[in-house]
Amino acid sequence: MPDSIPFDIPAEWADMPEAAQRRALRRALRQRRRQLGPTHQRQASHRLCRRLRQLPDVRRASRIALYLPNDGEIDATPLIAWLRQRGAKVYLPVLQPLTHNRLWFVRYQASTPMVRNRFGISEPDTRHAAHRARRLPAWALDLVLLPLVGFDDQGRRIGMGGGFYDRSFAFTRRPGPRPRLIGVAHAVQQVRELPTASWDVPLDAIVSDVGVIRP
Ligand SMILES: Nc1nc2c(c(=O)[nH]1)N(C=O)[C@@H](CNc1ccc(C(=O)N[C@@H](CCC(=O)O)C(=O)O)cc1)CN2
Ligand SMILES: Nc1ncnc2c1ncn2[C@@H]1O[C@H](COP(=O)(O)OP(=O)(O)OP(=O)(O)O)[C@@H](O)[C@H]1O
Repeated sequence: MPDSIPFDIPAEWADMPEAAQRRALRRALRQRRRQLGPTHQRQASHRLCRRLRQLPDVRRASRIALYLPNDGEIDATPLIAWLRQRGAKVYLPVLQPLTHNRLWFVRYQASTPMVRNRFGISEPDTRHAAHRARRLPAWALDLVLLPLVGFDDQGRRIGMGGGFYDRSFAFTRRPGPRPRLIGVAHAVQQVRELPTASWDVPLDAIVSDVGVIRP
């Protein structure tokens, strides 16, 4: 998929402890995406959404979780109007108030009251989200678009570092109903080779503005 040069982990980092390496990698990749200008961002969003609309996993899904972009993340929100027109229901992640680093998935409609969470990301208000009828358990979603900080051509991923998605979708390793997990990112967030962690949940695909990777 590379249309830009994949990020190469500098040789000097080899001596750093694994956790420090992951932190340095996140910092470098987040800086890469924040540096993309508005014209690049708009075009990348357009190209991403065009690819997503063509994917059978997306066309088949009627309950879809996505995210509101932050920190230079690629913007998949133009998909929302298209999904609603097709009768699909859209959900957003909300930080669970009591459980450590886990997500709720809350129905997102024009009337949904929104607030900023502790990371400054807009999300449905926690008190609104507390009503079970407004959420869907993660296993009942058909499709989740996960925001990635980095990825490689083997389908490995790295996120913001909170383990929110890893914890919320750890159940996908066991038998039973589960959503399709599709990572999305800018092409400039590709890394030559990412280290894996044992808790990383496997993705079904990664889609960027430049292409699709099927691990
Ligand atoms: N748009 C979007 N929404 C999302 C996520 C995401 O990656 N993108 N998440 C995916 O997990 C969850 C939020 N996770 C996050 C984890 C860390 C940080 C963050 O900025 N951390 C700061 C320092 C933390 C702090 O302020 O204490 C940092 O690393 O600089 C942000 C979001 C749920 N919603
Ligand atoms: N299923 C899990 N159970 C308990 N702890 C977990 C689980 N998954 C991840 N973690 C913890 O969460 C922390 C962050 O994980 P990691 O560095 O992989 O972040 P990430 O891949 O960037 O996260 P995210 O899932 O938010 O995109 C790690 O310290 C890890 O130990």
